[in-house]
Amino acid sequence: MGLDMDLQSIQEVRDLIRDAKKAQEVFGTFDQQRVDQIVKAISEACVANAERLAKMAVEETGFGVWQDKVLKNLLGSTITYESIKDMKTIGVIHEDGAKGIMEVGVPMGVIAALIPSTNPTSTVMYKTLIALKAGNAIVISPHPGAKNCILETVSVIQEAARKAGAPEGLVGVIRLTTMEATDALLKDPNIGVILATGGEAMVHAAYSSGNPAIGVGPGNGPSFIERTANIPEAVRRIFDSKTFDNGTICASEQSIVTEKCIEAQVVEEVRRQGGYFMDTAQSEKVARFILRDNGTMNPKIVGKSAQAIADMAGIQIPAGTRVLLSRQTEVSKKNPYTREKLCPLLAFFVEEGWQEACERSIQILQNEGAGHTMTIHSQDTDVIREFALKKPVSRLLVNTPGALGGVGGTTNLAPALTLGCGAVGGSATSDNITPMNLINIRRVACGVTELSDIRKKYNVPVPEQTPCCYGTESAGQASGLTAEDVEAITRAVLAKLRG
Ligand SMILES: CC(=O)SCCNC(=O)CCNC(=O)[C@H](O)C(C)(C)COP(=O)(O)OP(=O)(O)OC[C@H]1O[C@@H](n2cnc3c(N)ncnc32)[C@H](O)[C@@H]1OP(=O)(O)O
Repeated sequence: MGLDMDLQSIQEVRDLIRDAKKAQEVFGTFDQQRVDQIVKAISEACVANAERLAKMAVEETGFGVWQDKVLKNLLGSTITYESIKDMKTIGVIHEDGAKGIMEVGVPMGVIAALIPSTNPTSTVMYKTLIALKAGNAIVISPHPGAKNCILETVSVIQEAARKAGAPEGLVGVIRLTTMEATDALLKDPNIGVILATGGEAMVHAAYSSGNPAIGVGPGNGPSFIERTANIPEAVRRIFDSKTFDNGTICASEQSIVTEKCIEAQVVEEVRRQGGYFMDTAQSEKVARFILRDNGTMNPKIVGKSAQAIADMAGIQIPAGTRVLLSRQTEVSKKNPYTREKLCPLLAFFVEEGWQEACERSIQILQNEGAGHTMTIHSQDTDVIREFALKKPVSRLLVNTPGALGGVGGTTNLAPALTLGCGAVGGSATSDNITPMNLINIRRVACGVTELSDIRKKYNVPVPEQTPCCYGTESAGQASGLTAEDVEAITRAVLAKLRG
């Protein structure tokens, strides 16, 4: 039975990829306007279903808060759409006559998209919009724990795409979710690129598949409250972030790091805004629920409220507690408080000054989450600059909530639910992923100088007896073309190529 199911699911994946490839070949002939109409129609359908799908996601996964998932769905649909709608992605996307360069957008083909259980519906919307905007087809692999809400989101998208004139098969989804099916998807030679968001093992599998992959590693961003910070605002933003969808966004803060000279004010403000400092015994009880035996994050705490986590661990906390905090002094893989915790749970570190806080932040990021995101609350531009120069992160967010800042909600970063972690985080890019990461660019480059000119410019001697069909090396120089002539010819060639 198991074997049958595996074989069936592998066959399903092969069929999906075959259909997606065929559909993409047709879609690849559409011009920018037709592609944009389809992308717009999908975004509108997602907006119309944002609340229903948000509720489905919470009900199925048990992660997060439906109202916040509505906002996430809007981020994955209309907010993403607004930021990509004017991008040129199809055909000639850029030309510079003076330099003799023209750029043509080339779709990558079929995108394989792994969807996490933490942001399931919103990530499907976002990945489909950016894949199609770049002229690609997409085949989606749902996390098994969020399969139904993902399938429902895909059917909303497929219906809108079909009505807007997209070829059948352009958006596919695996219905028989097995590891074998996902493995077959990742390794299929017809896949252009993999967009992997999810658990570490899945992202690792994507990178090991032999296909190009853009993956997101774990977050573990500290938040530094520096002595010049507006402390009430800093705490409010950290709590807004950590309680948003109960902390399921990987750019959310995982520790507070502050300075000794403002410790008392920070502690008072944390308490005033609904933070609860657990004592050592309570911290130990909660710690048992943070990681599983295999050392990875325990899904039982993911997206749960502070009260639910306290109940699970059997500790008493004041009514109305929003965030649980645990004072820590050591960073290590074995200390669960210094790892990623996708729930309203924070480690709390106090350091002598900003230099020590800087070192502590680096240590936390090297423990887990290198290349991802961290936040700083400060008015001191020198300290902010110093942090920007030294931290192993792809996003340093200033005076803003980490979760919403990282995904481009409260900052001007590109709206995205896949956040590149750079080389240090094992990612192919440090970008917030947009359609521009999902096209190749064919560069048409016209000759604007000659070998003889380059030799002359850099004073390189001409080898003896250089073979040249025009007789001598200097023939090119003797052509008598001015820079203006070269530009005019280049423009004419580019115009002809564009048709
Ligand atoms: C911008 C952003 O915020 S992106 C956020 C993305 N980050 C994350 O998702 C955080 C990382 N995720 C995790 O650590 C985990 O997924 C958790 C803790 C959230 C949930 O844990 P779990 O529900 O146990 O899911 P986990 O990812 O470990 O996978 C469970 C099983 O499903 C399998 N699975 C996961 N994805 C797929 C898939 N696409 N296809 C088939 N199987 C899959 C896993 O291999 C695993 O199998 P196993 O039990 O045989 O080992």
